[in-house]
Amino acid sequence: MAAGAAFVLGEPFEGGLLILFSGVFDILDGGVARAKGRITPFGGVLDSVCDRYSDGLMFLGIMAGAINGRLVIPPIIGIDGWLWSGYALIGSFLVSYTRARAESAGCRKLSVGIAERTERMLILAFGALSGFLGWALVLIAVFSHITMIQRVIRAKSILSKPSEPDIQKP
Ligand SMILES: O=P(O)(O)OC[C@H](O)CO
Repeated sequence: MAAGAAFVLGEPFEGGLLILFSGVFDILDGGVARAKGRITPFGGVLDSVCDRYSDGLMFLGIMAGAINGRLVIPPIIGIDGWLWSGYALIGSFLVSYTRARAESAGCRKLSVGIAERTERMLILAFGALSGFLGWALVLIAVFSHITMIQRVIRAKSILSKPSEPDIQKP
């Protein structure tokens, strides 16, 4: 939320630092739960839901900052920065949705693809810190859609195999 607010206020450097800072907590929460023996399936669900809010608020913050004029993102291949942020948001959500949907359909753990959440956050953070936020959004927009396709292909190869009950059907 703080990173999103920094982008709305036109402070990409602070936004980048806050994304990295939040990443530390993202790593620590799982570690603390493991150390205390308090890993639960619900914890995983809550973690994923919070991640989606976090992703949404960051990209929305960039869109709002670009639209209110405080965040300067030059157009790239004729497409405005706020729109790239929208594509990146859609791509990021699709990556996570594909995994959640495939796992609920029977895939064990669909952690595949070139731009999982950690990669996306690192690209966004270092893009913001280095003054290349626009290019970071382009990379996330493109790579996240490639990742979604990679996950769909993996899901197809796993779920297309006949399951045990299907084989036994007359
Ligand atoms: O790589 P993603 O987008 O499936 O994200 C991973 C989840 O946030 C883990 O909770």
